[in-house]
Amino acid sequence: MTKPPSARPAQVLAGALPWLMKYHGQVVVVKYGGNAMTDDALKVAFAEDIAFLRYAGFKPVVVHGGGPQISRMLDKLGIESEFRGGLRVTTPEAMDVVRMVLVGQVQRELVGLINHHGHIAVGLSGEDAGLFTAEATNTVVDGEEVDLGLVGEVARVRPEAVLDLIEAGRVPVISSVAPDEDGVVHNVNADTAAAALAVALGAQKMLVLTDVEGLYRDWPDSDDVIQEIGPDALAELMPSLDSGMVPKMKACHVAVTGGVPRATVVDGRVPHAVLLELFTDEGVGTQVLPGVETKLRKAYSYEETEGAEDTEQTGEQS
Ligand SMILES: Nc1ncnc2c1ncn2[C@@H]1O[C@H](COP(=O)(O)OP(=O)(O)O)[C@@H](O)[C@H]1O
Ligand SMILES: CC(=O)N[C@@H](CCC(=O)OP(=O)(O)O)C(=O)O
Repeated sequence: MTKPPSARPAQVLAGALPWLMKYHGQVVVVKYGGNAMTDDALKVAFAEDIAFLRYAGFKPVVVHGGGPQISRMLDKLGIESEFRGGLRVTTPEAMDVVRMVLVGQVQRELVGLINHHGHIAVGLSGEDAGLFTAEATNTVVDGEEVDLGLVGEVARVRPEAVLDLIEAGRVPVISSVAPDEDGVVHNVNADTAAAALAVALGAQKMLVLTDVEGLYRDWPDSDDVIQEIGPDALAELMPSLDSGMVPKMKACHVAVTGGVPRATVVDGRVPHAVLLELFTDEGVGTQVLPGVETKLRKAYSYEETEGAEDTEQTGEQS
């Protein structure tokens, strides 16, 4: 006698129905941070997730980072670089490398990986069809203004090229370099670019993949992760934040106050983090959304959860 087929795959698919209904036809902006790209298997799983979303009827748009990859190339070339307030001080020499690594390496690799699933991905940068116009920006660290060189904020988004691709059923994969009004190319933080684009596209959700579980309350001194936070509470917390979390949480704030219903920072070290976040309510990451009290949880212990059985879903929508 052979065993009857397991109902489990069908149960998993059926459990995804509320989220399929919620996001079908909606734009979801996924920011893939360079720190979550360290492992080849993770990148392959990320590409599968994005293709899955597209075939499930979502309209995924990828904005990618590549901070560690840029740093490695600058090191190799003997060009010094430092971060201030979470942003790279960018000389003209460093800018050439930023552009080469983001557009020429990281974007190309992601496009290739997604296109294993049906030639759906198209790479763009802020320079294409006027997508982003940058405006030079500085930052304030310990009360002092720091000159960041060729670093830009997004002053204007022309989303038409991205909308054309989405309408044609393609998945735009976007690098965050952008010219200013005079055509001088600037280095825009990828979180910043993702938020500007999510607002301009009227996205239903912005997902930010990084290499931590989310926003820790007292980084790095406690294992309290903020599970949910409203934009006002986040704005209060902002001055206490450190390094890469500064642009990331600022981006979530910009997205949510700009009309994106939810912005979520998730742990990109978890395989299939995108599907896990969008199709379950496992409570991964930090969700920024209006009208909620700040909610904390303890960080996960990956040693304990490794190999653990699937957990039940409770049906609350993400
Ligand atoms: N409060 C905080 N909670 C979590 N991470 C923090 C916090 N403050 C600073 N960090 C740092 O921010 C990093 C994530 O930002 P970043 O390095 O720019 O990642 P990415 O490449 O994914 O954009 C974390 O790895 C951590 O070192
Ligand atoms: C101005 C600035 O800091 N730009 C970033 C752009 C890449 C990026 O944002 O990459 P992650 O998402 O991996 O951090 C940089 O030069 O590293």
